[in-house]
Amino acid sequence: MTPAARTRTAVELLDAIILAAREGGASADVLIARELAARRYAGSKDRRAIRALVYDAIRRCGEVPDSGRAAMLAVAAHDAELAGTFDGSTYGPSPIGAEEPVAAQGVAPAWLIDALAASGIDGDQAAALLGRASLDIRINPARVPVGSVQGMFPGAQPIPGLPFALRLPAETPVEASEPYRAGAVEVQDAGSQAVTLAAAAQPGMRIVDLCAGGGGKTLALAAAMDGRGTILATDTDRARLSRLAPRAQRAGVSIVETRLLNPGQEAEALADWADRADVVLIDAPCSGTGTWRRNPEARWRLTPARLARLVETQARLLDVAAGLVRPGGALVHIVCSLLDAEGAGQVDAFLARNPAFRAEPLALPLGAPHEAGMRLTPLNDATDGFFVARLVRA
Ligand SMILES: C[S@@+](CC[C@H](N)C(=O)[O-])C[C@H]1O[C@@H](n2cnc3c(N)ncnc32)[C@H](O)[C@@H]1O
Repeated sequence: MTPAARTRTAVELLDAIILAAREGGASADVLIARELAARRYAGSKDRRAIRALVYDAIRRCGEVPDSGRAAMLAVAAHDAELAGTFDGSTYGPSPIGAEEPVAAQGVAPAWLIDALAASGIDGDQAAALLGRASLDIRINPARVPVGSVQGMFPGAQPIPGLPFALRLPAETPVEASEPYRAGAVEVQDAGSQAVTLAAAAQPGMRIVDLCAGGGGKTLALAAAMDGRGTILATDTDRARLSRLAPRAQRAGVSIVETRLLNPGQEAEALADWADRADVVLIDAPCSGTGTWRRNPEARWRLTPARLARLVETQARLLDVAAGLVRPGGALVHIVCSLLDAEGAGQVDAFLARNPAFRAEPLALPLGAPHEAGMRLTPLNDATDGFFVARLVRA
């Protein structure tokens, strides 16, 4: 494809992504993969270049742009070579008009900038939310001697404080590697690994992973439990939860039981675990403001109403979880968001409703104290953004 044809394809993809963001359609990743698969004339170099153009444009525009072309023009405004591809050639975009609208640049929609600033995330901290994410893996000590893995991935670097984590060069094909197939490694952000340590999982414990999804944190808990104890992994999403069993099998984990929940009926479905868990981990559904490095278009999808619904669900899940924790046990609240409404504020409200719980100070290898818990940010920790708190029942 010519550079001009790549630009035009990127503009078309952006139109589809903008529409999906407005109407709650598929994610940018899914749309890009689907569209490029349909364009058989696009080779692997073309695909990489188009993908990079699309993500550059998404990152650059804080508010939802009016059109894919306006978004791409925002990139072209700083890139003469790209501007030159608007050349009116057969497969290229038409030339840039003198009065053409160009999408405004920014970190996020104005209401979200305000909400982040009110949570102490502004300036460089806010800009870093749109940086490049790293590729991290977690080593599974049940499958491989920990020290042997670094040599299996060229360029792998240890991450201080996280003995099971390695940071790999971007584009390392982890999922095609032999250690991955053998269950010796999982792809998992170092921040995600660090916040899971707040559970302080130990062999023999009984743990509920209430929002287990595909089991990223479940498997990290299981590794810390060294194959002894029980983890009940629950979720309301059948497709996500169904990915857990094969992953657990690959990792050689046999202490995990899964249970599909109905939204709104979680407490009833978990009545047999009332007052019995040593730890309940809530990796809550959230706005994902800490993961914009990976899903920058997520900030175009979030609305105040959707955020309010998420905050409501998180509060309900915290109350459900409280009923499962044994006296002396702990509840761990995690969100991959930097908005206090979902993190520190959510925990404060829970503690006010549940005087039997108190926040326990955390000392994690990454992050800094924030209100009743700790916070990790892309700028300070080079990880996704997280808030985590550990709440202990009297
Ligand atoms: C942040 S993701 C979990 C990621 C997962 N723990 C991991 O480490 O890979 C949040 C999960 O909460 C689930 N969820 C949403 N509402 C829920 C509910 N009412 N009860 C339990 N899980 C819920 C979602 O389906 C999603 O899988």
